[in-house]
Amino acid sequence: MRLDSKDKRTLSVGRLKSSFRFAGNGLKWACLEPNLRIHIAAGAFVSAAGFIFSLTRIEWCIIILVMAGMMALEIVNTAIEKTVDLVTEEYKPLAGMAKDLAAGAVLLYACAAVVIGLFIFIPKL
Ligand SMILES: Nc1ncnc2c1ncn2[C@@H]1O[C@H](COP(=O)(O)OP(=O)(O)OP(=O)(O)O)[C@@H](O)[C@H]1O
Repeated sequence: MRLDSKDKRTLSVGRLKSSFRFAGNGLKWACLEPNLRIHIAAGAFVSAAGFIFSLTRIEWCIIILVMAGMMALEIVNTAIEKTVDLVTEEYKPLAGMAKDLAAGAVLLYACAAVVIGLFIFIPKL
């Protein structure tokens, strides 16, 4: 269901419910993406390690923020890839740059996530 322009101007419970449903659909689409499945598997592994090493409350907060941020960024990367593919299937330098920039953002965050993970887990070994 698409929201018409009148719906978009009014704040209603129905509109809020639709927004949540659309976002839920987005998460379902995301779960079909192989790259996101890798992040989910990594998140499950880190969570298991978190229980084994009895992380503190603040450490859990950091780990959850980092994992959720990583997955959210991967979803945005996928959305950018889909949008670029929708706009053009031809080889265009700008299309390639847009995808590479999005992938670069994921790589940057992933490196930071690994460093944060090491800072939290290495002292517990
Ligand atoms: N239309 C295009 N024009 C120019 N270069 C492109 C185009 N589409 C893709 N590329 C180049 O190929 C790379 C891979 O693009 P592709 O769409 O295959 O992403 P992907 O490998 O599926 O990414 P991911 O593994 O994150 O899902 C891009 O990062 C970009 O450098």
